[in-house]
Amino acid sequence: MDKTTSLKNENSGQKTIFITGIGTEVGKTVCSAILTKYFNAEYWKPVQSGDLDFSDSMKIQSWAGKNTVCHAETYRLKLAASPHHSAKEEGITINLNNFTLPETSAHLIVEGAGGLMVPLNDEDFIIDLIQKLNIPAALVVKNYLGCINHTLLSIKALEQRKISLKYIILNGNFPTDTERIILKNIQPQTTIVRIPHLEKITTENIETASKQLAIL
Ligand SMILES: Nc1ncnc2c1ncn2[C@@H]1O[C@H](COP(=O)(O)OP(=O)(O)OP(=O)(O)O)[C@@H](O)[C@H]1O
Ligand SMILES: C[C@H](N)[C@H](N)CCCCCC(=O)O
Ligand SMILES: [Mg+2]
Repeated sequence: MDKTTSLKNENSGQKTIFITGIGTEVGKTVCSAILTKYFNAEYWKPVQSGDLDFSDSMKIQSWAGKNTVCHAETYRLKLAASPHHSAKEEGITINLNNFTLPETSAHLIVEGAGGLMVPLNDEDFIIDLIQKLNIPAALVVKNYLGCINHTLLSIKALEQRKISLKYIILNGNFPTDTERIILKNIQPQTTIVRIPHLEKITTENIETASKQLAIL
């Protein structure tokens, strides 16, 4: 049986989900926009490194709707690089204790930077931030040669930390055998979410994709 299920069939309580990925540029922001729209959620990017004039929060407001509540980033760093490096360039050290989940009764989509082992400083990684926030994760996977290895390592890392993998998000199209081997390695409680490749990232296409999620 296809393990894909409608997200709305899940419990209807408040959801807070950390969107991570198997690396940088895999579509975390595109998928976050679709999920933000789908859940009518608020959005938070704890660390923005680079692109401050078109940040991920700004993309979410442009794609999911300008009324989408985006909570202020804890760190806004100029250099488009790994956060530990971007912070060092500005003479600061990212401190895990400075991150607190925004208070809200709405659903909340939290987007990381890059993948799980992206360093925030010399000791802490994105995976430590997820553990500190104590929220379930969604893993965005994009197809490229090497994605199987990156995906299975990410799943193992989450399992090792006992972080719940709530969603595996297959972003775009996958060869059958790539998809099969990835899905063979997830736990039954992980819901599969398929996001189509969009011709163009526009508000309309994001909205259409969010509507299609309900009929998965
Ligand atoms: N489903 C999709 N359809 C079409 N283009 C996509 C899709 N997902 C991602 N892209 C494109 O891939 C690129 C990277 O996407 P995105 O910015 O969402 O990645 P990211 O994982 O959030 O990156 P970062 O680590 O910088 O936050 C963008 O140019 C985006 O438009
Ligand atoms: C700058 C970029 N867009 C991301 N926000 C940060 C990606 C860090 C990747 C670090 C790494 O895995 O080597
Ligand atoms: Mg992003």
